[in-house]
Amino acid sequence: MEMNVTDLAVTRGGMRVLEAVSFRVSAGRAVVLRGPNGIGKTTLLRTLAGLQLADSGSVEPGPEAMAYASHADGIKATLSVRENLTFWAKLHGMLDISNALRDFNLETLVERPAGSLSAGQKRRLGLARMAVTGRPIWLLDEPTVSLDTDSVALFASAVERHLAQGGRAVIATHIDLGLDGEVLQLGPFKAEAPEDPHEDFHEAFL
Ligand SMILES: Nc1ncnc2c1ncn2[C@@H]1O[C@H](COP(=O)(O)OP(=O)(O)OP(=O)(O)O)[C@@H](O)[C@H]1O
Repeated sequence: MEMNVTDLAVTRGGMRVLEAVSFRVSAGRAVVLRGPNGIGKTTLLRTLAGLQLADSGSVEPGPEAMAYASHADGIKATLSVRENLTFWAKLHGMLDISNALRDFNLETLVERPAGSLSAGQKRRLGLARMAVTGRPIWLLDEPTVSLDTDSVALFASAVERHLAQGGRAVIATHIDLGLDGEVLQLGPFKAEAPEDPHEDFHEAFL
């Protein structure tokens, strides 16, 4: 199943933020969203996740295929790391959280209340939460914020594994994670392909 975004137009606060955005994500590939603050990266991710209505255009597959990790980590402070992940996994019909605990280096923190974690540890839990959904398309908004160098590497490896299993990812990040994929440069009124676009890259116009 391809991920196809076609002719997307989105308005926020009465202003057109995205217009005629089209791109495709093949199995095992990532698309990295770039562009200055306020250009529409979060808006695009929220629209792909089904949290923001589009004025027109289409996103295939629908939100049920997407796991979205936003700026807000979305974790319950009073629940332990294990309880947070178990809750989220069950909600998505999944049972096993052990891979996510290992992949995001949370094994020594499993019984800690999430509210007592450091910012970087919380961010790792927020990302692990996305991984336990079992969903094929990861949508990540600035996932490396608060992460130290080792945790960034850990995160990049987790995404690589997800891609190697045929998953896909759309990631707003300023960091080069060294992933297989394309860059989608969002700019005012126009999003341009890089000078040497990969064959999978599709133009997007803003
Ligand atoms: N809740 C909102 N109501 C109205 N306008 C909004 C809202 N959220 C964002 N916007 C506007 O939509 C535009 C796109 O914002 P968005 O958050 O998608 O940008 P971004 O590229 O993700 O920015 P950043 O790099 O700062 O995270 C901006 O002009 C912003 O002011």
